[in-house]
Amino acid sequence: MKIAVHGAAGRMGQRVVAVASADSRYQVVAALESATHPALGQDAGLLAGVGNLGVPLAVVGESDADVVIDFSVPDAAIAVLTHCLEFKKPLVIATTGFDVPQDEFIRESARTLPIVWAPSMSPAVNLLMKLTEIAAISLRELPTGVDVEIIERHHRFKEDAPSGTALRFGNIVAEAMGQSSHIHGRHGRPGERPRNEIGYHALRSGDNPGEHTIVFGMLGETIELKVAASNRDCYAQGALLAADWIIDKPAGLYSMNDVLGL
Ligand SMILES: NC(=O)C1=CN([C@@H]2O[C@H](COP(=O)(O)OP(=O)(O)OC[C@H]3O[C@@H](n4cnc5c(N)ncnc54)[C@H](OP(=O)(O)O)[C@@H]3O)[C@@H](O)[C@H]2O)C=CC1
Ligand SMILES: O=C(O)C1=N[C@H](C(=O)O)C[C@H](O)C1
Repeated sequence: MKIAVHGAAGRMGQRVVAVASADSRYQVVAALESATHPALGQDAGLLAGVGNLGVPLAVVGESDADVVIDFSVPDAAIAVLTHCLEFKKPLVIATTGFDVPQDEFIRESARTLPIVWAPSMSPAVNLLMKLTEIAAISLRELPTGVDVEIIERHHRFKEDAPSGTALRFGNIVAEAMGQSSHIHGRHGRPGERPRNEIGYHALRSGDNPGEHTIVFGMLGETIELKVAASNRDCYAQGALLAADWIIDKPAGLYSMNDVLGL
């Protein structure tokens, strides 16, 4: 399968190039970056540390890619989505941090384009999302109440907070428990914690590739569901699975649950 990697010189883009180049099922035929990127023209394989692939870093344009994988920034992801709409290229969107209009544009675009969109491509994270849903449903009627807090830890370079994955975990809990209040951090004297509240806490430290803990706090006991990446390849592998899955699907908005059969 021929893939184009958008954001190819980034932390994730380099891992997608590297992991794909080591798997005979995939061929990186395009490595896409902004027009101002200083490495434009350089070989994507050399940038990713896997040797010359004969694929120069380039701006978004027509290619013979079967599918595009995007790990970039929100504005750029929307730009490449527009390109995919024009050239009818299935798209895997991994970028996070979209605003509401961008979110709506992605959903609208999926009416005419097959899109896999997930804040985490990690199989383990998406399985934990299912386990979190089960826990939330099971605990929602607990008479003494359950306080859900989401703690995420990422590397110092991450630009958005909380993570898209943490927000998705929160939405899963909110929907399962009929809760609607989302609070990001606490300071001052917020007083006693309301029962109908989900808290988010974003740690930024070192080179952590991604860690999420969902805390179910009760009176007398606590459940913590945790998933932690030790490197970025879980996301790259998941994105390639998504690319392989989406290639023959009709227009629509798909998640990693569809890709993984969860
Ligand atoms: N869904 C998932 O499983 C995962 C999602 N992510 C998300 O992926 C995104 C990227 O993460 P990460 O790789 O760490 O970030 P990086 O900043 O390392 O990579 C982003 C890349 O996008 C490039 N870029 C910026 N503007 C444009 C543009 N206009 N056109 C094309 N490329 C552009 C950047 O170039 P430049 O350096 O010049 O700005 C950079 O190379 C983030 O939103 C992150 O949250 C990350 C890991 C897993
Ligand atoms: O920026 C990152 O690194 C990651 N971002 C994604 C998110 O915001 O959920 C996925 C993963 O946690 C790594």
